[in-house]
Amino acid sequence: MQKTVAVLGGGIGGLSTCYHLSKSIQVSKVVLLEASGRCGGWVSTTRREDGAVFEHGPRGVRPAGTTGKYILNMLTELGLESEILPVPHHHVASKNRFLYVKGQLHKMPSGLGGVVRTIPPFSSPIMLSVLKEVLVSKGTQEDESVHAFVSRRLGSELADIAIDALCRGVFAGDSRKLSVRSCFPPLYSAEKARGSILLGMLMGYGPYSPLQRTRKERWAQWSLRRGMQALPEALEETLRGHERVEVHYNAPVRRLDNTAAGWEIKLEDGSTLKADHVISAVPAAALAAVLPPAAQPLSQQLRGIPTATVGMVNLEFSGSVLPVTGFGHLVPSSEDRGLLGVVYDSVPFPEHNRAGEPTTRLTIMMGGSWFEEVFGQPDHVTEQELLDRAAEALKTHLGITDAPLWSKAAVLKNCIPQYHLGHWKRLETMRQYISDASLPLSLAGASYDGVSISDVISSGRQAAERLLGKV
Ligand SMILES: Cc1cc2nc3c(=O)[nH]c(=O)nc-3n(C[C@H](O)[C@H](O)[C@H](O)COP(=O)(O)OP(=O)(O)OC[C@H]3O[C@@H](n4cnc5c(N)ncnc54)[C@H](O)[C@@H]3O)c2cc1C
Ligand SMILES: C=Cc1c2[nH]c(c1C)Cc1[nH]c(c(CCC(=O)O)c1C)Cc1[nH]c(c(C)c1CCC(=O)O)Cc1[nH]c(c(C)c1C=C)C2
Repeated sequence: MQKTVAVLGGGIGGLSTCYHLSKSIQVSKVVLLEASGRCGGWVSTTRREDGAVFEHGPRGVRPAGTTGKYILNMLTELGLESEILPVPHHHVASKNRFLYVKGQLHKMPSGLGGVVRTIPPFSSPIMLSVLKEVLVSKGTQEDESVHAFVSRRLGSELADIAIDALCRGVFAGDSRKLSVRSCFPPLYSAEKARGSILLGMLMGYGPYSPLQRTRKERWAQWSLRRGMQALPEALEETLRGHERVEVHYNAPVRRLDNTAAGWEIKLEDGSTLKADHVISAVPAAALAAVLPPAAQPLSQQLRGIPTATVGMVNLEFSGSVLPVTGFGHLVPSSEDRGLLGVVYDSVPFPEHNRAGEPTTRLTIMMGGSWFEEVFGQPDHVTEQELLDRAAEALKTHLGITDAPLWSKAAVLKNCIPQYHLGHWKRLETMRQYISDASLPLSLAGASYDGVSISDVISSGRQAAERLLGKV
């Protein structure tokens, strides 16, 4: 039986879902519906005429595991192979990451030397905490906050500084609210399988072990010569050339109705489309807003997935202005609640600097879970406020007082979903509801099973594969 599948949302999740579906002759038509006038969602790049490239969303992808390999193959199929900018593990941007603690930058401990010695801001060697971790008895809870989990297993200092900062540097979130089970599944699974993170990592804890994975991987991350936006653009171009795929921009979905003959999808312009199956790759709250009243239990669960807002400032300076070199630095919430971290973009990707005179590109990220507390309502925050806050941070953290050559500031409202405690249970409840109600609906995108580009692409691929298995 052939089917029409509607994919909601033209972010990287929706585009990769369509790409996967388009390869199957089992699907007669794929219709992508995107609310805005462009593809890519939070993947957004400024390309200046002088060759400079600035990322306003993701800036690097980790090529880890099977998904990493799938994505690299996809890049080849899309003709992007020659554009890949790899950052190897031995690169200074992979080895040097900093924490800004008590008014000073500290290199995060890495390698054997970094973990066997006492390195500030920590008061004892990390190895000691790791070895003691083996003796800590196994937790019994079904879920726990990332902070509570790490405090219990590795001690409060690592939780307060390193893990607090890590959660800000990946989720723009609060480690005291984020769920270890949903945000860091390998840590949770290692404890469940082996009673210890260390033993789990060494002996394996599930279908694949991170140790086996990392041995094969030489790249820490990659970007693209024309910036990350080249990926959604290439996906879109390929989809447009496909006879069974329709791509609609400026097509916000306003209402989904589940009829005996499948879905009726109402768009803002009043038109209606029909589809046998819907794969939603819009944020959870956006899906909740368009589901029919009969699906209220599902909408309620979807609305319960919070998001964080990030204030982002991209700056370009003349010459080399950084006092240190590396990927960037993170700021724990105890140091400054509003300032999440600074990425030293020109270090991992000097190819994105403008041609000719040497420059330094930096990105300052602010707010996250603390956005409203520090800046107030996102709609009322001005670009100047963000620029001033960024300038103050660069002065105090890095001693940079030069005026930038170029700047861009923006509030990215509700840009990162937050997997709070019990997120796993919420996912189970939602999927059970969809199955019990026989709704021809699949969930993909960053709201559910991982926020990274790799996770999101994988979610689209899995949604497509499950559907194809059923067709
Ligand atoms: C600041 C920032 C930095 C990041 N850094 C990294 C990084 O370095 N590495 C990494 O791997 N990941 C990173 N991420 C995460 C990653 O970029 C995102 O999780 C991912 O891009 C989300 O993709 P998505 O398709 O799920 O959602 P989105 O990008 O949100 O796309 C959803 C799309 O749905 C559309 N839409 C919404 N409502 C409707 C509607 N009613 N009808 C039709 N369309 C609708 C929207 O317009 C949007 O285009 C970062 C994210 C942010 C915000
Ligand atoms: C300061 C805020 C943020 C910075 N990046 C992000 C935020 C919110 C978003 C982000 N960064 C990464 C991912 C993908 C995660 C993945 O699983 O691949 C997302 C959504 C990558 C990343 N960045 C840092 C770490 C430790 C990771 C995880 C993967 C890896 O180890 O490479 C650290 C980090 N992020 C930021 C800075 C300034 C920084 C550290 C110095 C910015």
